[in-house]
Amino acid sequence: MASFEVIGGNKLQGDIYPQGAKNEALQVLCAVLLTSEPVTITNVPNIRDVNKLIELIRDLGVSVEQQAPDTYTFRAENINLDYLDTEQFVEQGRAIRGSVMIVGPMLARYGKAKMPKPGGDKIGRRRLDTHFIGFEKLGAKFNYDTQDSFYSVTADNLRGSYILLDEASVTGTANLVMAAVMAEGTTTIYNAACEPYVQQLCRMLNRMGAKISGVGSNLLTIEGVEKLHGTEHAMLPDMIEIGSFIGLAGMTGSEITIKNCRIPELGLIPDTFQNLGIKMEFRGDDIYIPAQDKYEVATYIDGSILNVSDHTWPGLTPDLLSVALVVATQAKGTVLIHQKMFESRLFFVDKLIDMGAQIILCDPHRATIIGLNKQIPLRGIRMASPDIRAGVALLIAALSAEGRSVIDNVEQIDRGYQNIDGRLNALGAQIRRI
Ligand SMILES: CC(=O)N[C@H]1[C@@H](OP(=O)(O)OP(=O)(O)OC[C@H]2O[C@@H](n3ccc(=O)[nH]c3=O)[C@H](O)[C@@H]2O)O[C@H](CO)[C@@H](O)[C@@H]1O
Ligand SMILES: C=C(OP(=O)(O)O)C(=O)O
Repeated sequence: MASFEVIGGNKLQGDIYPQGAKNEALQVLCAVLLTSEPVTITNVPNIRDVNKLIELIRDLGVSVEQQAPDTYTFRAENINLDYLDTEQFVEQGRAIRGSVMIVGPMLARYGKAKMPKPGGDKIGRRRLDTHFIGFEKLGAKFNYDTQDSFYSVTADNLRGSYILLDEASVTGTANLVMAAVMAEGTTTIYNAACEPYVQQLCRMLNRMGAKISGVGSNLLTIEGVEKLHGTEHAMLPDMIEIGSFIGLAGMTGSEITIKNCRIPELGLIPDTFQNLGIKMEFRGDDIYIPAQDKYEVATYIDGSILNVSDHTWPGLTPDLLSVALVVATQAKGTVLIHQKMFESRLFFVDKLIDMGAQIILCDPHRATIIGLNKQIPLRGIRMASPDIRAGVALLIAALSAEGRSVIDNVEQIDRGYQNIDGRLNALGAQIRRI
């Protein structure tokens, strides 16, 4: 397991380019299974989870040609269905969350799919009922093997249906859209997730010949077509990475310009950090964050305490609450962080408390942060990264802290942030991989 040694207290300066979005990549890579024609995807991030999914689909029979560091052409012409029965597939499926999204396309194109319980962050219960209830609505037969936690579905032919999701699951919506695009007749998915990742997937599928309307809303209508074609797709920048860089700039008092952000696609992310007191300017499509010695949390009109909480899109993504929390530790003011979706994502606050932050963990979902107003810096300590977003939040904490920190288990951070040490060191950070 690798670690980061971080010498904190440096102010960073310069331009940084966000990578392509991890969670979009996981969706669109699965969608290449829907056609035998070539699909070229650009702005693909070079991160662990994405590379693992590319490896999985390649082993499944997809031809993969890397045209440039961030550009790949995929062709799913000769899929080896027997691969689904191999130990290697089970291992690969268990390693990442995104692997679950091969089920929809495999079911649509080959009438069968299997999947071990997928991996991803251990941040609380992560059920998959929404996916499989939806596949059943489309006419699939579903089996769950409790012995080895294996999900399987088969279908002679899928038929369009009305599907009211029991929750607006991001990967669930993507999976069902991909299953429905070639089903017979019309599918309506209500209470659909509409994160930019899902919107991008739908746009790509429409370019491939699918007929999906309602993109960007929670009501998707999909008219089944017989066949999909190849396409080219450019991925959006990673909005979670952009939010993480905004938080990093505020917390370390750095002057940073985040380039090519696709600002209209960021939803409430900039507002959230502005509410925490971080100033920013939109310069064209760049976000400029000036060096700020201090920042002060906003209060509501009636003077009550700021509450930063997650919600399905267009609400604030849960994936940025750990960063918002760490930023609040050095703000002037008090903030309530309310992580509604996941019950094990706030436990990393014990490390911040060890660093000197003032936090009351009210229950697994809520933490009250009493900002230190940068009067007392956090102190460097040794800690481990429990999940991808807590990992980057701890890295931000360590970069702002006085002295040396060591962050263990940085493979968690590497799952979603491309060469993060190299890119931040180029701005003046001191991070060493040990
Ligand atoms: C690979 C990928 O894309 N992962 C993202 C995806 O995971 P994933 O698609 O696995 O997450 P889901 O959207 O299915 O659900 C996330 C959690 O929120 C709960 N829930 C969800 C919807 C809802 O209306 N009410 C509710 O309580 C679920 O029970 C679950 O615990 O979406 C999550 C929620 O944005 C993000 O944290 C993950 O980074
Ligand atoms: C929870 C996340 O990822 P995954 O769903 O892949 O575990 C995340 O990206 O914050």
